[in-house]
Amino acid sequence: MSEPYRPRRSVLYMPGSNERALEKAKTLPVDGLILDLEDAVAPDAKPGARENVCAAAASSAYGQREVTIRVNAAGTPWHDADLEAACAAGPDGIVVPKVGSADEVRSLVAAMERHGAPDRTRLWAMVETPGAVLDARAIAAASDRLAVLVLGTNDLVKELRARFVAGRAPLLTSLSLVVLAAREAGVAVLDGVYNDVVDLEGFEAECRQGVDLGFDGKTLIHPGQVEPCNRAFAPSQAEVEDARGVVAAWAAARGRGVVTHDGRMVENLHVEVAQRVLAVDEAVRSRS
Ligand SMILES: CC(C)(COP(=O)(O)OP(=O)(O)OC[C@H]1O[C@@H](n2cnc3c(N)ncnc32)[C@H](O)[C@@H]1OP(=O)(O)O)[C@@H](O)C(=O)NCCC(=O)NCCSC(=O)C[C@H](O)C(=O)O
Ligand SMILES: [Mg+2]
Repeated sequence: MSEPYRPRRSVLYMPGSNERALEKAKTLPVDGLILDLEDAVAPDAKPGARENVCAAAASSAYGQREVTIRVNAAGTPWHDADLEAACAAGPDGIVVPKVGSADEVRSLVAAMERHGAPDRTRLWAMVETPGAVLDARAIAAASDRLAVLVLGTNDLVKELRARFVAGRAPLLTSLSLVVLAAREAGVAVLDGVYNDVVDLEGFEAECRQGVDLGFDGKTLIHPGQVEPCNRAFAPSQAEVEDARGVVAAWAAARGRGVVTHDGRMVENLHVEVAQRVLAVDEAVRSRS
């Protein structure tokens, strides 16, 4: 099911055990937050982190930011309690790591309904294993409650026994398969994180690659990554002006099937692309 567009350029993870980070997030210009109970939280700290993130998600203190809780994966000792508490807190989304199949999506949705999650609480499924990449098409289409696919590129690199290299050649097949699955199902898709929080040049290059591949946005781990990511995943001024030109040229053509703008062929499909650029630009501007 296709949803109205909402900006998800930048979605920041933060450990649920880090109260300072949960507080700081209220001031950051992110589109979304993932309050983490999984990898960023040590086993002993998980019960306390669960209380922190549920209180934060229920607080309405994050304004327009989309607030999600990442629970521990199905089959772990913390999953059931995390899911029940997250459903009661009613965040915008519940992020489930290491989702393995369409059946798992359906059973997660059934559990969310059993735990009384409000309708606004959507499921975000992480794709971070070879099986999930190969089943991404079925996972993406398994439930109307599923709104976002999130790449977990650290786990994926580990599972593939691949290497982190500039340009991500070992991951390109997987990244594109997940984008294809998301687009066919009409759900959003977020790129994985960039682990080096001081290498801004490398980070910006990876954002541009994510845009080129078709991602809606990128998951982040540090506040310093937010602004460059927002810039990369929003249309540039030149793209907005070009889109306005395409729409105007089409309107002036009064029903001709093909025209040119700036020397380039414009058909109806290019007008649809231009209209989407303008809609994204407007949605992004309404955030600032
Ligand atoms: C990576 C970090 C551990 C770095 O922490 P630190 O060295 O403390 O950073 P700074 O000193 O530069 O922090 C400056 C200020 O910013 C705040 N801060 C830092 N990170 C965050 C954050 N993520 N959210 C909000 N605020 C943050 C600090 O508190 C400082 O504030 P102040 O004192 O007021 O100046 C750290 O950034 C971090 O923990 N990042 C998140 C790590 C995480 O969540 N990892 C799990 C998800 S990644 C993943 O596994 C995805 C997937 O599953 C996969 O497989 O790929
Ligand atoms: Mg992971």
